[in-house]
Amino acid sequence: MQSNPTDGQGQPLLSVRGIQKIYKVDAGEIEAVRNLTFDLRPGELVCLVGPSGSGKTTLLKIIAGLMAPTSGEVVLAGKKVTEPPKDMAVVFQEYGRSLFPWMTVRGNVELPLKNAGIAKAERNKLVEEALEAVGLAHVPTSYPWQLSGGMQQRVAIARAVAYQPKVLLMDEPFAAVDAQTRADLEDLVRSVWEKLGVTILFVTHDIDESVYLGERVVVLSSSPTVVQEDIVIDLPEKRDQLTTRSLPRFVELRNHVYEQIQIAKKNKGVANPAPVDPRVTVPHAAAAVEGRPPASGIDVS
Ligand SMILES: Nc1ncnc2c1ncn2[C@@H]1O[C@H](COP(=O)(O)OP(=O)(O)OP(=O)(O)O)[C@@H](O)[C@H]1O
Repeated sequence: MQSNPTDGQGQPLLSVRGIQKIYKVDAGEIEAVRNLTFDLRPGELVCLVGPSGSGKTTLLKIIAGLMAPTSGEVVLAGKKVTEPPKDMAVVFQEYGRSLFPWMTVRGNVELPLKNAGIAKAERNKLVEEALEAVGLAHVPTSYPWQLSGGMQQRVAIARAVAYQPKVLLMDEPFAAVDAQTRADLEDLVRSVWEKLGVTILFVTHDIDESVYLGERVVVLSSSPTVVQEDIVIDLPEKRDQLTTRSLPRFVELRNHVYEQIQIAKKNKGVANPAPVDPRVTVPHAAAAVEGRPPASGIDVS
């Protein structure tokens, strides 16, 4: 069971502090992200949702050290991020482009470990554990193009976790797979997170997915982006596609996130949206929602 370890001092593992990003374009400047501040404690699984164009990809690139912010900073384990940190791995939406088709499943998962100079025996152990964790221990010699989309995304997840990152960033990783596969992969992320205790920042368009997966959901405003709300997801830790999604509390939280996204869309273009309370707890209102059937995923875009 996930223990949500802390580093003993209650310090965040990942700090996003006052991030602003202004893109310079021919016509002038675009302020994509205005002021983003939030933390991830060690072992947390936090989902990030926001309207289309709210700067989620921009933010992830900055957190991953692939792009510099205009102002503000990202701090990982006490160290300012100025380049892609060794302790971070990213899983992108486009698994097809992130795997090497000429390498076997095992070869793909092993590559970053080889590049990091990890000895062969240790590499073998890490690759086997990662393939086991994602349910692919039976296909190590297959090539990515011989596998379904969902299996390919499992390979990408195995590659990321084999590397044993402190933080795993996931950028809409399941947007390109069918609904059934998506549900399976959501459960896979929860189970890998529980087993390995990795800290995860998961970006998604899907409100239900964010509530199902996260311990917190950070809702972004429209661009120029600020954190609109940082919501504590007080659902039972053991989650299950049928039971959890049928809980009145799940419906309540999902409706709350949905309302926040609607507010974000309405405020589009407002120069200074109202600042947010850190870590909001949504009050229970079970009577109002009891008996409602679970709804299918709502996409915020
Ligand atoms: N390289 C760039 N140059 C100029 N403007 C950019 C650039 N990249 C992004 N933008 C602008 O910054 C804003 C945020 O874009 P970004 O792609 O980060 O948002 P997003 O939330 O990931 O979008 P989506 O949900 O549609 O994937 C948008 O207005 C976009 O047009």
